[in-house]
Amino acid sequence: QSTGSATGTPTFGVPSSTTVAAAPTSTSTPPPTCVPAFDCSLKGCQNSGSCVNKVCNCRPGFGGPDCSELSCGSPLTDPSQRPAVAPGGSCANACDAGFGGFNCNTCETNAGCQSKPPSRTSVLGNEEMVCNKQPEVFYESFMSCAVKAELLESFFPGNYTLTVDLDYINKTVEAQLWLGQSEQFYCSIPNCTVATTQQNGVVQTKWDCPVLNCTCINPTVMCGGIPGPPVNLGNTIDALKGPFSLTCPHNSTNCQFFINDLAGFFPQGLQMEDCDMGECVFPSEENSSVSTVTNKMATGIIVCLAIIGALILFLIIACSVAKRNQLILSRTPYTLNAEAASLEFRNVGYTLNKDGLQILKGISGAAPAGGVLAVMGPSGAGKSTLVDILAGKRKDGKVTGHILLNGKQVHESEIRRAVGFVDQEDTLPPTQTVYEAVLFSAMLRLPEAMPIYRVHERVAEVIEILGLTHCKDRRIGNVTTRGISGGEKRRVSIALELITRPPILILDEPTSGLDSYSAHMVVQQLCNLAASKTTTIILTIHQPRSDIFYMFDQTLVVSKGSALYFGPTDSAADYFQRRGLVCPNNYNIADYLLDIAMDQELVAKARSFEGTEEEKTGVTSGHQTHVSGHIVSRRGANANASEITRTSDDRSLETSIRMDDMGSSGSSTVSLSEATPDKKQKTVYPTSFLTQLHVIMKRNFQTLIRDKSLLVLHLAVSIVLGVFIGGLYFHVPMNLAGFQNRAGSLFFMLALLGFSSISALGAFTDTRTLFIKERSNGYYPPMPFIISTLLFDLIPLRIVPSILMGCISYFMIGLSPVVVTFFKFLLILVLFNMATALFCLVIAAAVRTSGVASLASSIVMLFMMLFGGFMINSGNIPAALTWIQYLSMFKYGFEALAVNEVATSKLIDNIQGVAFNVPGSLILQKLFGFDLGGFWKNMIILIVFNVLFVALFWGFVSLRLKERK
Ligand SMILES: Nc1ncnc2c1ncn2[C@@H]1O[C@H](COP(=O)(O)OP(=O)(O)OP(=O)(O)O)[C@@H](O)[C@H]1O
Repeated sequence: QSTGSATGTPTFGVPSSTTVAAAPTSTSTPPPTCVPAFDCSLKGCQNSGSCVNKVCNCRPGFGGPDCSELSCGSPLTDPSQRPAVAPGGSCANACDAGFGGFNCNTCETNAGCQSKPPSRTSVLGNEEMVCNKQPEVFYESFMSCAVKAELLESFFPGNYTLTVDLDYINKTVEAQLWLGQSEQFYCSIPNCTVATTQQNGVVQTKWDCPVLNCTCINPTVMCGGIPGPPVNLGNTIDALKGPFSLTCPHNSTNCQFFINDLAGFFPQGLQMEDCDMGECVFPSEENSSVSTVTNKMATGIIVCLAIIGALILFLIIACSVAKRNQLILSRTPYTLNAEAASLEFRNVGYTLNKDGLQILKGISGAAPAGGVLAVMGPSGAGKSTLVDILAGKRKDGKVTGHILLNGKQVHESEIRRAVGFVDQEDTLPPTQTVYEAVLFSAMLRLPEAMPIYRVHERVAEVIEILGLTHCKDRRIGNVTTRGISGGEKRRVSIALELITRPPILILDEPTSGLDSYSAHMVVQQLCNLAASKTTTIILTIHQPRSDIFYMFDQTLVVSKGSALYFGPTDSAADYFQRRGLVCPNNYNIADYLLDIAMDQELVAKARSFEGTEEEKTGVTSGHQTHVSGHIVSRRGANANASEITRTSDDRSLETSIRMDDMGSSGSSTVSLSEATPDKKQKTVYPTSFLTQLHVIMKRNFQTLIRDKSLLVLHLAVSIVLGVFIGGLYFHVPMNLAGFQNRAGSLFFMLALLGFSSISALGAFTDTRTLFIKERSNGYYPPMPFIISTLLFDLIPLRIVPSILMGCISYFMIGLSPVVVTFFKFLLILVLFNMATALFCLVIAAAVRTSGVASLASSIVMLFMMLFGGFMINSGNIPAALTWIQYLSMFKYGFEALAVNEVATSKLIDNIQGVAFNVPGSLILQKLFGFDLGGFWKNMIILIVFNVLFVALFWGFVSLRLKERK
């Protein structure tokens, strides 16, 4: 297309093209006769014309035997038909309609481009060419500009014109400098790189060429051919080597060219003004231009910036409010609990919703302030259910009865605040040391205003009380990493609750799994606590040793959901003896009570006791006496007078406990939750949001550093796979195969990141149980946990690995060298990986079973990949399924990556000798059905996915991850 020529068989006396007379006369030169044909194999061709069969093939705009003459008309005209102008002549008035410029090469109107059949066919079919006047070149563009160079003008006065032929296919520049109508020298510049970029809001096209070959035309004014000017630039021009650059901003008629060798004379380069440039192109080719894409992007950028701005504003406001709250809390005076509280329960019943099974049947009892109440019974009797209810835990079924705290009926949340609860199972952070775990609880549950040294003192004190000093710096461990012993874990669990000095401490099986010595030690420490009158202890226990049994003040024996005995521990043997159930000699009384509770015949015997009224009364009143005594407790009886007075003042409790209440058919059916006032009372946390966030983040950081496996694996995988992808697709060319490889490499990266996100499931499942327990025990609300989880999952495991992999593979593959394109590429990888990881976190929070969660994530990920735009063309998806693609994060990530990488590049290849140059945008549209202007749209959608998943994660964590017993 580009090479015009004075082609034909060598002839004598007939010029190879029509010749136009030199301006201003413009009359035709008569054909010379018997002139020997010009043999270019001997003399060469001017202006980079090529010599074929001794005849010069001239570039567009040049003619004559040696290509030294101007050739007018237009590039659409057959080169042999373009009228040539003799040396010194002008093309003025000799251009075809719709064309102009120094040698008629530049199109001026669309009509000009459409006046003759196009020189190539459109990939889209029926398209008419239009005139592109922007500097971005698609095939071959021409320009002619006035050159402003005062230094030159001072030596060689006149008007300078630079004509330029920019060949995008061969990446060459041909330039000629004219003084008036006389060509002074021409340069042939190969191996250029072309980039159209946006800088400071201005789109510009720049040609960078390493080599410059210039030829001074002799005789000319500048090259010393004509006597007159004292300066001869011939040798200088011939010696010019490069590099050379030509920069043209869009929507401007000014350009600038820079020749390194002339930097001494023209440090800023040479200014080109009044540039007239033009190229006939098909609209589909022009649509791939950066300027067009940039316009489409403008809206996207504004929306993206608006979203980011809104998020930043929200963060600033939220941080200021949080800081203010932290300051207020840190100045609020505080008092630590110094007194134990009593807890009474009446007719507590519990029925499962699903099958109406009655688990507890109206149990009554009481724990005096500063006393120890043991709940005993065989496995499945309902001990755990009872203490859960006493501790105010959420239950699935219907709870009935009354619970009185210090003799008053209060809201469940108040009971929860007063009660510390140690669960049957130890849920502890495995990577933390004993001291750190207790400190974590202290930092979150002691008042914000408490000085930090006091917090540490309290931690050390509790560790000392529970005999954990020897192992305070040892990690807790788990099944995979051995840590402290089971007994020590039990005591750590107690320490976590004891740190707040709760008025009541309820423990579910504190001695389970412990040897009898350890069990004795734990119970002894609990009894010591109760004796200090700061904490009332309620515990469940299976089969205590007799010495342990007699350490309890009160015992409640439960059998099949009903109370079999409630009263002073040391009266239990007498009580059953009166009913004919005598504990054999040398038999552990605790074991004997359990034997009775397990044997329904014995239970019936105990219940159907028909002694004399005196005997009954004796027992009952005796028991009542014990119950009343229980208010004071055995320890209380020995305690100082004020303590006794306090507990004795608790009249409602004194009068409440009667054997009548202990029957299996509780008369009260009032729902516990219904009975409590002010249902909507909220949990009040002793620490501020910022403190909670800081403490949780510190623990998450320690976990990340200590349990390095996940972090190291993610980083190693991203490096190895980055190198692997880079090696597999090493330096892909921009041809047909290269295009496929480019798209393949981008999609493969997304697939890797997408599937590696599934690790978020496992990581979250590990912390989920701990969160449920800590939330239930009032450590913190969901929000700081959510923020910390997201930060410690997204930054080290998603953002850093994506950037690592992206940086390594990007340059190895040889993707676009434009800096902005590279950063956009990284941004897409990061946004995509964050979105897929957040999606997995949502699944992990929504689905309780980890197996189901990983299956669901894998299947959804596979479907998203299928509809991601690489495996099936969006236009070919069956109508009923098209909606699926809009849910695919792969589609948006891939489309953004592809548009970013190939939309403004050209695919240049040669199929069976036919060279073609297709804009990447066309391939994206035709092959993948992608929207060229969709980069920012895709970015916005990925951001929306991220925001949506964060909201869903927050919703599921807040609403679903609650303790339910
Ligand atoms: N949500 C529930 N769904 C089904 N059954 C339940 C539920 N809660 C409690 N139960 C049943 O109620 C009975 C009492 O359970 P609970 O855990 O209170 O017994 P326990 O006395 O603490 O036993 P163990 O000493 O073995 O822990 C058991 O048979 C248990 O299976």
